[in-house]
Amino acid sequence: MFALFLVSVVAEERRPVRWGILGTGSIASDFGRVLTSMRGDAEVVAVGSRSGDRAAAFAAELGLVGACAHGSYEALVADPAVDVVYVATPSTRHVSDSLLCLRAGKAVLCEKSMAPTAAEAAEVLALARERGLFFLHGVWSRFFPAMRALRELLSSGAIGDVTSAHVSFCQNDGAGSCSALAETGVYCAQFLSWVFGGEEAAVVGAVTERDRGSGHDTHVDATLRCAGGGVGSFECSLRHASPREAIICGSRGVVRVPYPFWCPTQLLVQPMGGAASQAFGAESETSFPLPDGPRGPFHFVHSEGLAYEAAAVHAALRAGRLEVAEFGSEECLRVMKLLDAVARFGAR
Ligand SMILES: NC(=O)C1=CN([C@@H]2O[C@H](COP(=O)(O)OP(=O)(O)OC[C@H]3O[C@@H](n4cnc5c(N)ncnc54)[C@H](OP(=O)(O)O)[C@@H]3O)[C@@H](O)[C@H]2O)C=CC1
Ligand SMILES: O=C1OC[C@@H](O)[C@H](O)[C@H]1O
Repeated sequence: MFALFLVSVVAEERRPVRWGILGTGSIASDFGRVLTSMRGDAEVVAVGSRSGDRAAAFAAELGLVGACAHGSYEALVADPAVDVVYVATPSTRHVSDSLLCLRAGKAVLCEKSMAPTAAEAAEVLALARERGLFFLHGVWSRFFPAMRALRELLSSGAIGDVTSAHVSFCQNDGAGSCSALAETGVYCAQFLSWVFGGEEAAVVGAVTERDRGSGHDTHVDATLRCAGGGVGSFECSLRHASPREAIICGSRGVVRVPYPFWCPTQLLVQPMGGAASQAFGAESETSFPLPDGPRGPFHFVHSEGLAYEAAAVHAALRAGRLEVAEFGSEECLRVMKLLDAVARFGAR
């Protein structure tokens, strides 16, 4: 019902989509700066913080003229001017904050990871569907032109049959919660899902290290059996650093997605002779520049690319769609279930 109303006002009036930002931390600032660069398409009309002063300071810092600064999340979601809420709190709060928005009738873009378990993710997705509201788990990787080009490259057979893919994302920048799977593992799992066509994968091996006090996973290595018999593997860690790149092997070539693979601007393709050959061709590079509108300072690498995700949300809202093709709710749930399965396997 609300979705239909929203599509009529956003599409028919051809007005900017009106955003509310919930939480005033680092990624909220990056996303807010990106939205302010999308004049005509987006407007940040409200900010919600647990403190009125912080909401006001955030709005001032980003130059959000006329935006309403709310001193509670409840007040933000009750603001009738807001079409869609960007949930930018720590991951441990995403379920309750998303439910708060949806119960108030707001469309939601929720930062990753949307939930600690697949069951909780399913609860959020079910409420969105029941209320006819747009919901997107903010896996922004999916909207980068390099990711689309990667899909096309793999389906064109340019590297032959895809046989394996490996992704590594070990870092600890203090963002979010204290689970490696939730913070960076989710990027690895969604990447492998993208490479292998969004199909279900099975966990065939996983090693998990946990923090003795909290019990949170701090390092995970996982091996997956993916669609078509392909092997996917990933490591994610809050304990050490890794090159944070991805490599995809086919029967006739290799694609490397260098750092930062989760928001990529580069694909490197190298032909190779196959398992029985030591012949390698020259590596070719294709670059995909970031959008040049958004201006920092940004806290995170390639945050300019959040504009791709925002544009996808705008397009969906204008068309009255409740989800996006790039990361629909079914695949989102498959990825969340895979992370659960990795956690279970690692606990054996
Ligand atoms: N897509 C991407 O590129 C990135 C995504 N992320 C994700 O975004 C989310 C937020 O990360 P980040 O911006 O780095 O986090 P920050 O700690 O910088 O900000 C989180 C904000 O949430 C609010 N908040 C509510 N409850 C708490 C609490 N108990 N402790 C701390 N803050 C709280 C605060 O706003 P207030 O006080 O105003 O209520 C705070 O400023 C995480 O889930 C993370 O995984 C992070 C970085 C990059
Ligand atoms: O969640 C994240 O996504 C983007 C990264 O740059 C950032 O370090 C990480 O916390």
